[in-house]
Amino acid sequence: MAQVESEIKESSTNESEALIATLPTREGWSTPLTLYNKCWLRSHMLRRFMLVRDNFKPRRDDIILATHPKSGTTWLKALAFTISTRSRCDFTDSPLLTNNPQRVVPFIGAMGGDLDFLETLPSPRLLATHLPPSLLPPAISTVGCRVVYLCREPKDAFVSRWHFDNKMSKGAPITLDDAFSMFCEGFSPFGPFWDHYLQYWKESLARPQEVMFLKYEEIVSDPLTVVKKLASFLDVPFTEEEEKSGVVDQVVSFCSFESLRNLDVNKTGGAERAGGKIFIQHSSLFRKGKVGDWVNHMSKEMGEKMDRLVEEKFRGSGLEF
Ligand SMILES: Nc1ncnc2c1ncn2[C@@H]1O[C@H](COP(=O)(O)OS(=O)(=O)O)[C@@H](OP(=O)(O)O)[C@H]1O
Repeated sequence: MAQVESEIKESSTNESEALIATLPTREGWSTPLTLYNKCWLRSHMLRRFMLVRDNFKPRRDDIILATHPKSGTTWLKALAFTISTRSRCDFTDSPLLTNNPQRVVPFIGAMGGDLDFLETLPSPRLLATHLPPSLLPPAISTVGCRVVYLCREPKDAFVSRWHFDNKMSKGAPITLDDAFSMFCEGFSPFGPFWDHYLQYWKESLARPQEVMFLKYEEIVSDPLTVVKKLASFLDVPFTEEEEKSGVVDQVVSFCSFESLRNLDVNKTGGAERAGGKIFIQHSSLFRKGKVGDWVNHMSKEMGEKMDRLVEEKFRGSGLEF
């Protein structure tokens, strides 16, 4: 890992190094965050993200799964991968049976998705990112890549974030109150969350053929409809024959929380750094998978405060939760 970091540093320009030195950095979550272009990013990932913006070469037929963290990235990766590879791999020999979805669909520039590696992948590539449009290369929209964006009701996304960061934290536990203040202030990984949601929302209104906007809750409430819409958007619509023979239902059940969580790879495996040390347990990506779990952690007052904030930030945009 140290070697990778030093290579990244070497390829980063003096100009970006000088800029990084001036950026505000703040502690509070499991790792420090740095404010870059109005977005709080994990400080140790910043150089990678700058390299993505400057060096990632999108291809016209790339499909990019963009998510606000803790909104169901793992789920969307599993669904999009299963839908788009169904003509060549069966449910019984799917790579998802032995790999976590996060590994099967690489993040652009992070966690196994180094830019050189992405160049070697055949088209059409299925890629992922947590970055907002403002931090992605503008070529993604000018060449016309399709983007599927997934976000989640903010109170549930917050509770999921708090649990995850507490698991990752090597220091003292992060209290719910502290995490709540930071999240509502806009200080959270890839936050402020409202800017992230709104940037993709506006893109989806401006370019609906290229940007599909989804909410976690709509997949939970009507997975069959969303999976069919997603397949059409990915240009691999289900045939009538497939629909009649229950393939859509099979995709939904294969990618469900229970089915993925119960696979050995997701019960015991983890994302490894060079040297084999696990830094994210796959099981931590499958906590509860419920809509409305916030009530089990946040007070009524906290819920009302977050709702007012969301109402205020999204007012007039047409986006609602
Ligand atoms: N298959 C499936 N179906 C439904 N829900 C699922 C699924 N897989 C993961 N999850 C839930 O998604 C939450 C994790 O979000 P992400 O995958 O976006 O995490 S990450 O940001 O990429 O680390 C996390 O939510 P919480 O349980 O509320 O914490 C996971 O449980």
